[in-house]
Amino acid sequence: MLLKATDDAGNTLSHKDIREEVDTFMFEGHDTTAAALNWSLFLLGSHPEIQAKVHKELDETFGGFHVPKGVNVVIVPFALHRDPEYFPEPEEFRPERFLPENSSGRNPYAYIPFSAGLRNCIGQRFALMEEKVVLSTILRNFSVKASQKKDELCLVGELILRPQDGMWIELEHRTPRSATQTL
Ligand code: HEM
Repeated sequence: MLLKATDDAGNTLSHKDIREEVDTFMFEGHDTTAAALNWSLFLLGSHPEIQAKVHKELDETFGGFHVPKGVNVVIVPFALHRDPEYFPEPEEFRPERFLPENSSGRNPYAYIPFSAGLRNCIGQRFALMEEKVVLSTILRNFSVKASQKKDELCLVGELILRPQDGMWIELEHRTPRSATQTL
């Protein structure tokens, strides 16, 4: 990357420039993290009560499950997302659960519609943006009414979760109000 980098005038980096960049990565990258680790251990070693909290959190995070080598692990988001410990009365439609003030402090792995970790969804941001644009356009112009009850949908768990025979939504036209009208 450094060998191909150019400035606006097309000048490449000299060997000296490249050596300086490598020095920066090597030394700034090494000393900073090494010092931060040292200081962390020193501070935890000086404050056993805080160290005890760290031990507890680590034991909760890593303890409990021993996964033997070679075992296949299946994560079932359908069940995970209905865990009442994190989502009380999980079957109730309460979008407010996801407001920042209601989700701060929640275990980041409690809700993983796009998976998590190195192989999570690369389309997440695009998908959320697309859904916001489509939903806001529909809902500005229509009121929607579901024609079926949830129990009537007969969910089918394929690669994604689908209703067996489609979903029927009634649309009723509405005229978007301008911001001044709503004041
Ligand atoms: C609501 C919409 C979406 C949901 C819920 C979703 C969910 C997911 C999940 C759970 C995974 C991980 C699958 C696994 O662990 O095997 C994944 C991976 C992936 N998704 Fe999405 N996705 C969505 C939209 C999109 C879009 C719009 C794109 C592309 C524009 C996309 C591209 C990908 C790709 C390429 C991977 C594989 C990433 C990898 O293996 O490194 N997804 N998605």
